[in-house]
Amino acid sequence: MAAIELRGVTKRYERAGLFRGRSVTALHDLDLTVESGEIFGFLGPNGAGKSTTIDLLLGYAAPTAGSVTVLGEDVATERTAVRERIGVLPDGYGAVGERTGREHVEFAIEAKGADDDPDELIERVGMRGPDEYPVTQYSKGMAQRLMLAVALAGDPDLLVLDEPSTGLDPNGARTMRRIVREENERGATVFFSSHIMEQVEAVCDRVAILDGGELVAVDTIDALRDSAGGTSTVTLELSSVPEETVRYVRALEGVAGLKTDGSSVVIGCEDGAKAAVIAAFHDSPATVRDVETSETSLEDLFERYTRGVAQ
Ligand SMILES: Nc1ncnc2c1ncn2[C@@H]1O[C@H](COP(=O)(O)OP(=O)(O)OP(=O)(O)O)[C@@H](O)[C@H]1O
Repeated sequence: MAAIELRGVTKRYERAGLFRGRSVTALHDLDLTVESGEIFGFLGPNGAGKSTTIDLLLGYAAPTAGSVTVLGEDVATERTAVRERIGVLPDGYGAVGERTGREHVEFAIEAKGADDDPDELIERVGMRGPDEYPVTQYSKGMAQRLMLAVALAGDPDLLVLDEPSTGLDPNGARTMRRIVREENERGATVFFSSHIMEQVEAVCDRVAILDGGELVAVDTIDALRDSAGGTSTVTLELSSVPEETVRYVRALEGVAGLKTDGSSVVIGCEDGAKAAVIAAFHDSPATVRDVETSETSLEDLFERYTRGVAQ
């Protein structure tokens, strides 16, 4: 079953104030399916329409046209039922007021009708101690960890994480990645919007790239590399250079060039040919002492697929 299904979704906003009367189309006729059990990365430049899409998924806004189905329910009519099954980490807002961190977590558990242990959730996101004072006194990163604990309450079927790494130190970012994987192993679908490409690359099964309110790519990162004609450099350190294997690899499809330097071999090839190149040297009479590869980064792909900010 699909966890998220957008069909023909258009969202237009009417501008207020000075630009009253002018509308902006944030999403144009969007079709998107996220399967149950996926960790799905949602990327796009500023103004591409990511937050708008998330608002539609959560029923905070209604589409101008099209349908939004989440966990098998139509968000237009079943908004409350859907929200009970979603854990949300919002971008840049959330916990407010004089409540302590612990009270926020307790409130979230109660609101979901769940029986989680608040201490366990607080511990899981790496907060120790400060959960007892008001969230107004939290640092940005602590507030972000707290909101992640809130999102995890009640074992949601879908986690919607909007820029989850905001304000997190490297330990916090690692904790967040670990939690995303654990939640996914438990069976949750994770919808993950981020500008931090390394985070997305580290955890996501598939990504969508949105630009100017339209989807410009939806696929695994490896498939996007292949279709963008990405190139890799493979450097192998060998016990000796096996001439026959060198000839074989030079003739492989997708290999653009090979040069040898002492006991090392450097191959330029398409991303998709990399595995065959490495396997050929592993199968050769030489011993492979070290392998280094570099490939098209998600950041390069993002740049290729996007053209700027929506108007
Ligand atoms: N409430 C609103 N009223 C009018 N226009 C809006 C409103 N919310 C968003 N927009 C417009 O819709 C477009 C998409 O905005 P959105 O916030 O969805 O982008 P985004 O991809 O989340 O951007 P960012 O990465 O900067 O957060 C932009 O042109 C924005 O100006």
